Amino acid sequence: MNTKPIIALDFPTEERVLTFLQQYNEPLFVKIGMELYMQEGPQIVEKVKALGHDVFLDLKLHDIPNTVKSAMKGLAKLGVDLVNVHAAGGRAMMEGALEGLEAGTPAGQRRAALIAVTQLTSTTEQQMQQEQHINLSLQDSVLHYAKLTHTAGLNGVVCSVHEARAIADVCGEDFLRVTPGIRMLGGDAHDQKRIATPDGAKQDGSTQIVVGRAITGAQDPVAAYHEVLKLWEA
Ligand SMILES: O=C(O)c1cc(=O)[nH]c(=O)n1[C@@H]1O[C@H](COP(=O)(O)O)[C@@H](O)[C@H]1O
Repeated sequence: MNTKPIIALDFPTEERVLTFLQQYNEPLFVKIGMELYMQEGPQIVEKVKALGHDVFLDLKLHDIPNTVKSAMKGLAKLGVDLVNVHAAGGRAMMEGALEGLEAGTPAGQRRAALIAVTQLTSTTEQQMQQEQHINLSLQDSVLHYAKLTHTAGLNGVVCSVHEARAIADVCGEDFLRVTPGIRMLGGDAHDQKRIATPDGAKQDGSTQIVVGRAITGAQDPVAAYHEVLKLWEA
């Protein structure tokens, strides 16, 4: 699995994406999420892949097992590198997602890695306890979802940097810990609550970082990417 920082292409149109990507003359690992996919559809994935970039298709599927299985079977044909579901959908749903992905991956093509979102990085412990009625610490809830994801046979989880080390200890070093909520020192947190810097993420056991606005909203996105890369690879 590519370990380059994953740039979140949270743009509303193909035009904005292509203008953004034109600034780079190197292969990137990018994330296509709901905002872009809902407006431009599957062809945006194919266009970005054709430019030579690795793609994390972040649609966070969460539905009954059969529906998620069928949706994953369709998504598998897009040839992306990483996809996700919500662990809260349960073990049977995650197993269905994996089955669909395996069934839909064309012969001779590598299956996308499949990961599950534990607790969103925009969630605080207080919110989780009050709104989801989960009577655990946030760390324990994330760890519980990580163990469930591991048991279902998936390749890893989306979590915050703060839970990455504990997950590796329980689920193994090979189990992916993909961590959004990355900010440069002193940067605006926006709607994120559980944040860390790229070098902090490295030290605390993330296997991949997802960076959106700290790069896409920078005056010089190419320089911002290289600054993130330098800290992450140091
Ligand atoms: O699955 C994700 O990628 C994801 C999970 C999560 O818990 N938190 C989270 O922020 N994300 C995504 O990561 C990106 C973070 O963007 P920035 O906050 O701009 O860096 C967004 O595209 C989110 O949709």
